[in-house]
Amino acid sequence: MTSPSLLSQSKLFQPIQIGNMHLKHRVVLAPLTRLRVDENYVSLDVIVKEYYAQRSSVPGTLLISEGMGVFPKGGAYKNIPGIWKKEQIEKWREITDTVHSKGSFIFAQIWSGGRIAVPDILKSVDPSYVVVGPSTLQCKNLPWPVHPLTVEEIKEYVQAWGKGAENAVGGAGFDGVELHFANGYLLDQFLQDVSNNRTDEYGGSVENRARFPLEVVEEVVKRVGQEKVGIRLSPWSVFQDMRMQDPKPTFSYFAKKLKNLYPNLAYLSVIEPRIAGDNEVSVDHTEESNDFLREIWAPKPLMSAGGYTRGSAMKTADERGDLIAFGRQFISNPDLPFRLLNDIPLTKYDRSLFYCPGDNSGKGYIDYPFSVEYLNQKKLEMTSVAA
Ligand SMILES: Cc1cc2nc3c(=O)[nH]c(=O)nc-3n(C[C@H](O)[C@H](O)[C@H](O)COP(=O)(O)O)c2cc1C
Repeated sequence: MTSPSLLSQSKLFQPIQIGNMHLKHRVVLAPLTRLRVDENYVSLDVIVKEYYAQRSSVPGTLLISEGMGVFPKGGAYKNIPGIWKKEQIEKWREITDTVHSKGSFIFAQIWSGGRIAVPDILKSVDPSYVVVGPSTLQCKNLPWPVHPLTVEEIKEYVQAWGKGAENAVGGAGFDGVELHFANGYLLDQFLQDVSNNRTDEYGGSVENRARFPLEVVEEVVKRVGQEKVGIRLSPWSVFQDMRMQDPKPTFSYFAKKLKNLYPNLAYLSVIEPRIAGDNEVSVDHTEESNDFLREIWAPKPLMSAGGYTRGSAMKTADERGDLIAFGRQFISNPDLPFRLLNDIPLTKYDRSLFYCPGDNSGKGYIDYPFSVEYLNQKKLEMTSVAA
C-alpha cells in the first residue's frame, strides 16, 4: 500500500465544489439500476437503504441513485423505483437522511423509458398504456409498435419530469436530480436522428430534436434551481440501437445551449465511448471521444463514466479535472473511494447478480465486503472518539 499522503496528490482525491455540495473527492457512484424494489415501484425496506448507506460510508462522496420513473406511464420495466407518490417519497427520504448522516450527498436520477418499454409491463400497470417514442422507429430487437408522442403528450411528460424533480428534492430530500438523457431512453431517443424522424417542431433539425429535452431542463430548473440539476448524455453509445453517424453537431449544440442558458448547472455527465449500457465495446480511438464536450463545458468539470481503473481515473481527473463515476466496481466495493485512495485491491463483481428483480435477500447487493483496512480505520476512529 503506497502512502495515502502521496496518493492524495491526485486531483481524484481532492475536494471540489459541485453545485451546492462540497465533495471531499471526485469518485462518484454512477447511477445503477438494481431492481431491488417492489412491484409498486417502492424501495424494499432495509436492503436498499443499507446499499446506499454502505456506498456513502466515505464522507463527502456523491452518489447518483438508480434511474427512477416520474410517473407510471413513463415506466419500462418491473421493479424499478419511482418518485411520484407519497410512499415512494417517504422511502427515499429515509435513504437520503441516511446518506446525509454519513456526510455524503445523493442526486436522484430521473428517467422515462420510451420505445424500449415492455408493452405487457406497461399494460399490467394500466391497460391504456402503450409504448411511446418520438416516432414509429423501433429498436431493432424490440419489434413492438411505438406510438409517437403528440405535442400534448410531450407537454404532459415535461410537467411529470418537473414534478418528479420537485418530489425528489423538496419531498425526498435529494441534493439534486440527474436528468437521464442517455443510453437510448426517451429523451435520448428525441435527441438522436436514428430514433427520431418526426417532421414537426420536435424532429428534423438539431434545434427541433433538442427541443423536448430543453423543455424538460427548463421545467426542472424552474422547480428546483440550476445548482441542483445534472444532465447525463451518451453521444457515442450504441446501446439500444442508438448512435448517430456523427453525434458531434447534435451534442455540441445541446451542450452549448445548456451552458448558455444555465451556467450554474451542477454538472454535465458523459459516458465514455468504450461503454454501451453496462458493458465494454470496441472503440475507434481516432474518432470517438468526449473531448469536444469537455471543451464546450470548460472551465466547469465534467463527470465521466465508463471502464475506469484507478490509474485511468487519476490520470483523467489530473489532466482534465473530471469527476469519475464508477458503476460496476462500486457495486462490488462499498468502500471504493477508500480503496482507490489507499491502492487496496478491488473485489470482482458478479454480473449474474446485477439485476435480481424484487430479490430482498441482499445477495450480490449488500454482501460485498468492506476492506480490512477500512474496518481497521473505522475501529481506530471509534476508539479515539471513545477515549
Ligand atoms: C447494473 C447496472 C445498472 C445500470 N443502471 C443505470 C441506470 O439506471 N442509469 C444510467 O444512467 N446508467 C446505468 N448504468 C450504466 C452505469 O451508470 C455506467 O455508465 C456504466 O456501468 C459504465 O461504468 P463502469 O464501467 O464504471 O461500470 C448501469 C450499469 C450497470 C452495470
